[in-house]
Amino acid sequence: MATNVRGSPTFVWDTSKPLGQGATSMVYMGRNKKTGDEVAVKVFNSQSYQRPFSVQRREFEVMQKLSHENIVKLLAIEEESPSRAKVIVMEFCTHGTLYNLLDMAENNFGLAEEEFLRVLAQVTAGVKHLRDNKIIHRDIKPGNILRSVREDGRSVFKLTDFGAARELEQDEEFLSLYGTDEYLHPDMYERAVLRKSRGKQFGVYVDLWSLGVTFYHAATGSLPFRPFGGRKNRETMHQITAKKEHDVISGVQDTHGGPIRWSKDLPPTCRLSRGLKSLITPCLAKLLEKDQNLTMTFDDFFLRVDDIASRTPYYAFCPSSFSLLTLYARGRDDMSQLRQLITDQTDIPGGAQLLMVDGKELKDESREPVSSYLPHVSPEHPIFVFNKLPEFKRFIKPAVGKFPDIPPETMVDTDYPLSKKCYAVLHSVRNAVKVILQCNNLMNMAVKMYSNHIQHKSLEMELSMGHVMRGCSDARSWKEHLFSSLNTQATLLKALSNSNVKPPGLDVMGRANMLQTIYQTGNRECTQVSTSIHSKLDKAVSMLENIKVGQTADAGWDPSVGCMPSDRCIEKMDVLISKMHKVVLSFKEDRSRRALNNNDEQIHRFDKNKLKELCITARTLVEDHCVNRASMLFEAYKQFYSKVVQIHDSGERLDALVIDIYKQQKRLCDKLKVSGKQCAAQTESCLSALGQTEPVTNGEVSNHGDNGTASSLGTRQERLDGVLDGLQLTRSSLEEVRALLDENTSLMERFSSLQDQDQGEDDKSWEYVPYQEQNAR
Ligand SMILES: Nc1ncnc2c1ncn2[C@@H]1O[C@H](COP(=O)(O)OP(=O)(O)OP(=O)(O)O)[C@@H](O)[C@H]1O
Repeated sequence: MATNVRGSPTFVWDTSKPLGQGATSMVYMGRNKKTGDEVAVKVFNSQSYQRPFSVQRREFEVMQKLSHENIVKLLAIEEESPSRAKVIVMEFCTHGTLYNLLDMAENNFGLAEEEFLRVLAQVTAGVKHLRDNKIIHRDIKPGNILRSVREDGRSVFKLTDFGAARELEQDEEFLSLYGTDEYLHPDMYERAVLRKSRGKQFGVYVDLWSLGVTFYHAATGSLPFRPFGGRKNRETMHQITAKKEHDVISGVQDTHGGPIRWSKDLPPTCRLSRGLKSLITPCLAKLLEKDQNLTMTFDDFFLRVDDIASRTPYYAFCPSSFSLLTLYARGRDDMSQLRQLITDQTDIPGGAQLLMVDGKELKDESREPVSSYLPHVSPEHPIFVFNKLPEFKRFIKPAVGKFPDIPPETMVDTDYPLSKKCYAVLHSVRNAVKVILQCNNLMNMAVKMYSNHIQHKSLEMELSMGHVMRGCSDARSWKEHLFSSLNTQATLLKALSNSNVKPPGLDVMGRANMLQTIYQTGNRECTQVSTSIHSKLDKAVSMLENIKVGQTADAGWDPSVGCMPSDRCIEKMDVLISKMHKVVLSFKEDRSRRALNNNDEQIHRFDKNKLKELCITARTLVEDHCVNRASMLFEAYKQFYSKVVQIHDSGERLDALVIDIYKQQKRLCDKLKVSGKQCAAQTESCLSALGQTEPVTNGEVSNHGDNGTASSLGTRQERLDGVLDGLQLTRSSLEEVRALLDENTSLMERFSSLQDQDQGEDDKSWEYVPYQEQNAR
C-alpha cells in the first residue's frame, strides 16, 4: 500500500487512485501534509518530457498568470521526491469533468436548461479571463472542463489543462498543432489529422470553434459533426466541417458512404426550451463558422453570452398548444416585448393574448419593465396564455430518444453499450412523462382559471347591468314626470290666455306656445334616445343570459381524462429505470470478463430479454397511456375552450354595449336637464308676472267685458289662483326632477370613476384594455 504513496515537500498523493489520465500526465488525488486539504496533483509522464523544454514550462507559466473562479486554481508547483520531477498541484474538483456529466444516462440527450446555462456562462467567463490575459487554450473540450459542486448544490465549471495553451494576441498566428480531433477547427484538422496544408497558420479563432462544438455537445449530448464510423472516418469528417453551409450547426452521416443529414437547428430530443434554443442556435452557427469573414469575434461572443445569461426566464403555459414556454426577457423588456416573446413561440398575436397570473388578468401595456411588477413565476405557477381566438396548435408529443433494436444473440462486447443506449433513452422517456404530467396539471389549472375568470366577468356584468337597468328606468320616469309638468304648464297658460286676466308684460299665449314647442321638441328627442336605450337594453339582457351560462363553464370538465398523479406513471418509470440499471451493470461486468461460463451466458441471455421487455414496457407506458391520454385531454380542452371563448367574447361585446348605454343615458339626462331648465325659466317668469297682476276687483270685471256676475268674478280670481298654484306645483315638480337628475348624474359619475379606480387601483400595468382596443394597437 505504502509503495503507492508519493510526495513533494508539502503534498502527498496515492498513485493507486488516479482522478484521470491525459496524453501527457496522470492526475491523482492528494492532500496537503499540514492541513489535510484535498488537492489534485498532475504528474507528467515520459511522453511529456519529449516536448521542448519551453513548451513543458508553458503550462506552469500560463497557470501562474491566471486567477479566476472558472479556471482551475494553481496551488503550487513542487518537485516530487525523490525524482525531482515537477508536479502541478491544483484545487481538487470533486465532480469530474463536463464529459463525465454528459456521459451520465440522464444527460445523454443533453443537459437540462439550468445546467446548460451554467456551462455556457461559466466556461465563457473562464475563456474571457484567458483572452484578457491574451492566452489561447487550444484544447477546449468537455474533458477539459472540470466540475465542482457548491454547498447549495449548484455546479461550478472550471477550465483546465493548459498543456496546449500559450500567449497569443488577437491578430497573431501560430503554427503548432494541438487539440482533440472532434473539437478541432477544420483548418487545424486538415493539417493535424489529414496532414494537408502544411505551413498553414492559425489564430485565436480556433478556440471559438472548439467552444461551439463543446456547447453543442453540452446541449444535445452528441457531437455536431459525425461521420459514419466516427473518428476514423477522417475525410468525411473534414468534408462535413469544411463544406457545410454557413448556418448549419450539425452534419451526420448515418450509413457508410451515405448522405449527410444537415441541420440548422438543435435536435428535437435536446432538452432545452424553445426560448433558449432560439437564442443559442444563432450563436452556435456563428461559432461553428469556418469562414473568417462570417465567424464572430471574441468580443461579439462575450456580448452575446452575456446577453443570454443576464436574461430572466419567465415561465408560461399555453393550453392551446399544450406547451410550457420559457420566455427569456431582458431586464428592460416591458409587457409588449414579453408578448412578442410569446408570439414568437405560439404565433398568438399580442392583441389576442389573454394573460393570467395567479388567477388575475395581466392587462397592462405600460412601458415599465416587467421585472418591476410581474410576480415571481415558476414552471409550477406560470403565466397562463389564452388565445382570445379559438385557434389551436396540433398536439405534439414531447420528443424522446428512440430505443435501439435489440438483436436476440448474446454479444458481450456490444451488449454493454447497447444497454447503455437503452438506459439513456429510458431516461429521456422519463423526462417526457414528467413534462406530460406537468402539462396535464397545468391544463387543469388553466381550465379552472379561465372558468373562474368567466364567472367573475359574468357576475361583474350582471352587477353593472343591474345598475344600468335601474338608471334607465329612473330616467324614463323622470322624463315622463318632466314632460307632463311641461304639458300641464302649457295647458294652464293656454287656459289663462283664454281668460281676461292680463298679467303685465306677459304674453301668455306666446309663452304657452313656447312651452308647447319645448315640450314637443324635448319630448321627441328624449323619446328617441330613450327608445334607442331600451332596445339596446333588451339586447344586453339577452346577452347577459348567455353569459350567465359561463357561471358553470367548467361543469363538464373531467381532469382525469389525462393521466393523473394517482396513475403513478413517474414512479412506474423509476422502477423500470432501476431494473434496467441492474442489467447495464451486469452487462458491464460481463464485458470485463474474458469469457462467460454457461451459467453466466444463460443469465446474460435472460437479462437481454429483460432489457427488451423493459424497453417495450416503457414505450407502451409513454405512448399508449401518457401521450394518448394527454392528447385526449387536449381534445377535451379544445371543446371546452371553443365554447367558453364565445362567452368571453360576448362578455367583451356586452361590456362595450353597457358603456354605450351609459353614454346614451348620460345624454338623455343632459337633454332632460336642458328641457327642465327651459321650462323652469318659463315658470319663474310667469310666476313673477302673475305675482304683479292686480288683484281682481268688481269694477274691473265689467271693464274686462266679463259677464259681471259674482260667480264669474269668483271664477276669474279662482282661475288666476289656480294658474298660480299650478305653476307653483310645476316649479316644485321641476325642482324635484332636477334634483333627481343631478343625483343621477353624480351617481353615474361616481360609478364611472369607481370603474376607473378599479382599473388604476393595483398598478398601471394591470389596467383593463378592452379587447377591441387591444386589437387595434
Ligand atoms: N483539479 C482536478 N480535480 C479533479 N480532477 C482533475 C483535476 N485536474 C485533472 N483532473 C482529471 O484528470 C484528467 C486529466 O487531466 P488533464 O486534462 O489536465 O491532463 P492532460 O494529460 O493534460 O490531458 P490531455 O490528454 O487532455 O492533454 C482530467 O480529464 C480529469 O478527469
